[in-house]
Amino acid sequence: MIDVTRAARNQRIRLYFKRYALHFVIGGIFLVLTNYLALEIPGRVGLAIEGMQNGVDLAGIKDHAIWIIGLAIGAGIARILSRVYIFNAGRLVEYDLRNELFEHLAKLNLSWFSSMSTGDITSRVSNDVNFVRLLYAIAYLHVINTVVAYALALNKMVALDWKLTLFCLIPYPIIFIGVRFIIHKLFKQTKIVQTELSKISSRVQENLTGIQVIKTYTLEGREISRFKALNENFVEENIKLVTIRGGLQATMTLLSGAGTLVILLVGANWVVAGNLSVGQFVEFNGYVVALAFPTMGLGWVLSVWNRGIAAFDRILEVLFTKPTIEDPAEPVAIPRPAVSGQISFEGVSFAYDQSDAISDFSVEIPAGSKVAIVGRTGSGKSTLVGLLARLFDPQHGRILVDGVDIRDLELRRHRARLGVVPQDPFLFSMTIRNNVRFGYDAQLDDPEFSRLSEDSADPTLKVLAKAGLDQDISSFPQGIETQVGERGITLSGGQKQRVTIARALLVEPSILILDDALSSVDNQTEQEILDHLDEVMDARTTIFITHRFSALSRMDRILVVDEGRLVEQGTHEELLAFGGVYAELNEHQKLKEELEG
Ligand SMILES: Nc1ncnc2c1ncn2[C@@H]1O[C@H](COP(=O)(O)OP(=O)(O)OP(=O)(O)O)[C@@H](O)[C@H]1O
Repeated sequence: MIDVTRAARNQRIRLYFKRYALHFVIGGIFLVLTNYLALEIPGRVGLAIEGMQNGVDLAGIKDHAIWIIGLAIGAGIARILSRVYIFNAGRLVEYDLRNELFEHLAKLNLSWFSSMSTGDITSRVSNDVNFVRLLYAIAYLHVINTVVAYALALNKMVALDWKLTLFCLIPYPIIFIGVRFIIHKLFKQTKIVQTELSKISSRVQENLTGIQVIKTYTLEGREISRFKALNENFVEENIKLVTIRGGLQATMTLLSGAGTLVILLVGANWVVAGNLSVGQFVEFNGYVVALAFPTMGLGWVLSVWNRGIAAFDRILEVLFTKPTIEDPAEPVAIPRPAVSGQISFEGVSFAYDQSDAISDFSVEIPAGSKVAIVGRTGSGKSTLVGLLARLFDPQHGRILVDGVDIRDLELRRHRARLGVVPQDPFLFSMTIRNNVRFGYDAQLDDPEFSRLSEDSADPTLKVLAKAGLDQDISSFPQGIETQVGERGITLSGGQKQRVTIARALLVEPSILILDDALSSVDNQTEQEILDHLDEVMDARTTIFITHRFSALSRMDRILVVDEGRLVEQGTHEELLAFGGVYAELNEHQKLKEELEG
């Protein structure tokens, strides 16, 4: 994970303050006005008391009372407006930050997602962005409020009696040393709590996704205990945080109480000695009381600030991670009509981490040919697909489509001409129609993809028929408009696979890649679907990855991959005759089928 420096973080914090400067400045002006008006009140109270002492002047007292009410109303209105502007700014920062984060996540390399848990990422997008909002709204508001309140009140206190003001300030330096110490601990503990919260989100997310496995292995009890342990840890860390925060708040309350104590001890003596009038004493006390709330609130605000900073760091860790799979500076134009679909792997090697998943892989796949890739599990077949789709870039060698290195092509244009049906089909919580049209609609809306044109007849049903799902769909409650996923029906593995095949066919790809895409249908259904797909495959380059050998006689060529290397290639008959890895895999497959009956 990227280390976020203090300078980089502060620069980012300033960026959002600058972006919504008008909101923050207007809010700040209303805060000044709030304090200015509120701090006029003690002076009026003092004058009213002086008036009483010099013989009761009811008309004068009424005047002061009307002033005090007017000032209180004015301060109240200014307070509301200050909050409207500053809280709105906080919401706008939250909106921007969440959008930026989501946009950046969409661009990050696939490998980054493998290194992070989904729960942790979700926690950053939801909880952490919210904590940053509070930093901009609550923390800014109270810090400015405290500074303004102190500046205005101290000014008035000094004007009234500078010696008494100095007495009031005596406890401050000592208490502030303690506060610095507490804040350091608070920051560390806040980060720990946020990490624990992420762990909880991750565990919930993982358990919900894997609920079927948990139930199958009757692991509910174990998972509940594990979750409890995680939750207990979270509570323990939170209790530590609350203790530190409590210490901070107590210190700030002590600070505000100290002022009142000084006033009572010193001020009262001076009143008795005749050095301070009762009116001045009350006025002075009014300022100290007015400062009590901002001082006490400062403890809480500092913890909101710290939590916001810790959350900002977690967000910036994501935002500062650079995607390496990006568009080239000057992409090579893809000719129209799209491509013929000739593929070359030239000495390609790729490692996810330490050891090579693909080693020195070279092959030529002619345009319009049907090529199968077979090999033992974990031999690197899906990795080859990932490399072709530029989900990762090879460390050595290059991949060319129609003679152009795919790293020199605009990503979306390159990917738009691939129709990839992944090993694990994924359907969104939407209707079957929208699931099938997922990539197609986006390309249709893009004027640059003129190769697709909407026929008057909906092509969705046509591709669903090609994928062999039309019969199943007619039995669904709302046919093609049936919702799937969280809000709808659950499709079988084979049905899901066929929806994703239809999704890939609809974009009319130049290169169709079926990565074990028929593993969940039976042999006969597979043959039927392949019969439907024959016409589709004839019109484009097809890469067909499979563990079943029944379909391989349809292929022009079969590539045999072992431990990331291309070890054999030829037709089904040639490879059987060769008697190598392919023949061995074929034997295994036969044996397995016999055993399964
Ligand atoms: N995201 C990843 N991070 C690290 N290693 C990975 C990752 N994905 C795959 N691998 C490793 O790379 C190797 C090749 O995996 P790949 O999925 O390409 O094999 P495969 O031939 O498609 O397997 P299968 O037939 O089981 O689908 C395996 O050793 C696998 O453990």
